Amino acid sequence: MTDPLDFSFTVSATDGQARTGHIAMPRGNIRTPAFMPVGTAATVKAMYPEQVRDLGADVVLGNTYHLMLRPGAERMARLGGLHRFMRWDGPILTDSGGFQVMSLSALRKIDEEGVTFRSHIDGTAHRMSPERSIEIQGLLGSDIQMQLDECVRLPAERPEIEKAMHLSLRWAERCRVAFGEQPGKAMFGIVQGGDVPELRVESARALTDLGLKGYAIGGLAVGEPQAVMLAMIETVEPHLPSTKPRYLMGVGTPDDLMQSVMRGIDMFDCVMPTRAGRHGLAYTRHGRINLRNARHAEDTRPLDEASDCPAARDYSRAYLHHLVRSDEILGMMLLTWNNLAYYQALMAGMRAAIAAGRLADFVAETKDGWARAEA
Ligand SMILES: CNc1nc2c(CCNC[C@]34C[C@H]5C[C@H](C[C@H](C5)C3)C4)c3nc(N)[nH]c(=O)c3cc2[nH]1
Repeated sequence: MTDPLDFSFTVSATDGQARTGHIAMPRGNIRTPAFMPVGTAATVKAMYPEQVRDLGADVVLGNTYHLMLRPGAERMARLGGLHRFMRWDGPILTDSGGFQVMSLSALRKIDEEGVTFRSHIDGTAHRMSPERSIEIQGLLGSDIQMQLDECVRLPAERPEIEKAMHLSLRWAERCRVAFGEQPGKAMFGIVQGGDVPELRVESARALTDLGLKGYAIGGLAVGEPQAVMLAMIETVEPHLPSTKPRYLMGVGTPDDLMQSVMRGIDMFDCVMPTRAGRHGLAYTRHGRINLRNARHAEDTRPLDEASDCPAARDYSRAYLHHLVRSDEILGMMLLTWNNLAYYQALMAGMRAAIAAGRLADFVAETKDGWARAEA
């Protein structure tokens, strides 16, 4: 029997490389494969936390970079932590902030010590070391914390990829020491190495030697073709412990999710379903539908009459088209709700398919549903 106060990962069935199971944590279980909705500034944009829970999400992402700048990590701790702040009582996973520093802030510098950057909000200078990143994630109350790492955008030259991968390994060790022993919580390492197989293997093996509770695959979904992303997953997978969760960062489209689950990934996060919803795009079992398109103006059908999500079942495409064209807030709300419900239904479908040993059929049926709509 696993200690209810600790973090444990159980695989209940496999189908090829794919696994289904759950992570047990004090704040609740995470059914895997899992899609983690993104809560950028302590909110899953346009959603009430109860809705996020009801559509099947077990865990959400918090955002270290934004929250350390506003309202501030120490202030969040004084307010009782991110769970109480945003009224989410399930597990929260936080990224380390490094990825965003690289993509959001100006005037940033990386050295052995950490990253130095200026806030994109008020221009103040900030310094984030591996130790400070873990401290911030702890102050937020994060249940699954990510090491500070350096993510290189692709395409990149091998020396740059190798340098960033080795730096990330040294930072992983520093994060492991800073995190210490926190029963019921976890710190995941992040495999780097760009699109260079031998660097990917070196990174995965070195992180495995640290004996961490989970392993993320980073440095992907940064501009490379899907084929390269999938090849890197296949390269890394054999060198990660099968008894620990694998988290593919920043991924992805419904097809990315299915292809990656088939290759042994357990956890995902992506802004796609929420951001697309705010831009009038609906993910459905009939494929992706752009509600801005005039062809929906008099279409009285809902997005998916078979869905159990009211946003997909009860509103006409004509109405959604009108809301999107009118830039109405309800349009963003309904499409975000629909998209997250679709993503969670896809994950639940994969979990059941793996348990029944029919994941390949499920993938084929899902893609067939998208293709039929296109025709
Ligand atoms: C899209 N492709 C991609 N993403 C990636 C991320 C961020 C994951 N999402 C967390 C995040 C990032 C932003 C947007 C939301 C909320 C919050 C700020 C945390 C998700 C990554 N994060 C880290 N630490 N390292 C990576 O290599 C990496 C690679 C990625 N490749």
